[in-house]
Amino acid sequence: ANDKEVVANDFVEIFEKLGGKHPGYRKAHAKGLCASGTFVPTPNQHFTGAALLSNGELPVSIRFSVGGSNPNSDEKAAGARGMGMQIKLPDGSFHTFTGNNFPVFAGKSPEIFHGFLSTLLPDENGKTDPAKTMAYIQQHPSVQANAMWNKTAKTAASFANTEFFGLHTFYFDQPNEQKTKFRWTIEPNLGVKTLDKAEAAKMPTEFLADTFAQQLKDETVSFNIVVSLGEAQDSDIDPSQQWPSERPQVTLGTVTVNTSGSDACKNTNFDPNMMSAGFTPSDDPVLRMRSPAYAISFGKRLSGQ
Ligand code: HEM
Repeated sequence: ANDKEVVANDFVEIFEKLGGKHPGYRKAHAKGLCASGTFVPTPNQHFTGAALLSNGELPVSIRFSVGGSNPNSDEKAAGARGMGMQIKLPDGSFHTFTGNNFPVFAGKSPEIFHGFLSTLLPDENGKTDPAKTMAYIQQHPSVQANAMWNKTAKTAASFANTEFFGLHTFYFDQPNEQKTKFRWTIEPNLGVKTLDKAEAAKMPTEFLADTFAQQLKDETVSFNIVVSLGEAQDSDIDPSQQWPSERPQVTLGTVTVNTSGSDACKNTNFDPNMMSAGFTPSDDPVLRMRSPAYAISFGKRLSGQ
């Protein structure tokens, strides 16, 4: 299939077409909840000398989010939930982790992801055509696993009970010139909890902020940042393909959340390519597309567009 080459602004435009124009908000994941806490590292041999892991406890700014460009979206609905996390190092640099609650992305390239989104646009009569989407998925198998996830996805019970997947591959440069190839997940220590349709129907439109605040009062809300170590045959450019589950896992550290509900994350750009010393992004074209798309969205929302 021929897929038209896309640029970052095409995504900002299609998000606005799909979810409406909401000036001043993020063009994706428009609805969010700021939180803050601390990161305590677990130094290990695969990340020798990483500044991220050798400076003890570090402050973290977090934004949990609901997918889509509607800032008033219905939290009863199943679907994408996200987390952006920025850990601040003593030298003023940041390490960012920005992930979603699904284990595979909707397409191996920005072109395919954009083509898929295009099938969700309503026609001139305001009607969408599920058959068109189905046909696209059949012609573009790399969308399939994510579409399957979406079909069976349940409503997140709380951000504190959601697992977030980094999806892309990253590298860490060891002092011995070896590269550690990895993907990360952020795992809730309170366990993953979802609501089935009947349970979700009983909830108000908005409950995520209150549920989270209550959990902060009652218990310890924390997440482990866990990485899978990749082998040569594991794709480092395709976020629509999961790595085998038996890859060795290493914990980078634990994030404990202390506060929620401020405006502290409003003017942050959780660009997943902004990482601390020694870490580098892979050549995954989806990962590469994220920086310019986030930058356009960031500039627009800061200027009230
Ligand atoms: C070509 C692919 C993608 C495009 C074009 C895209 C685009 C965007 C844009 C424009 C924003 C708003 C940024 C801002 O205003 O600060 C955003 C936010 C977000 N995206 Fe993506 N995204 C892509 C892939 C992904 C992937 C693969 C993930 C998960 C691994 C992801 C997770 C998130 C999250 C969690 C947020 C909210 C960040 C925050 O709270 O500030 N995105 N995305």
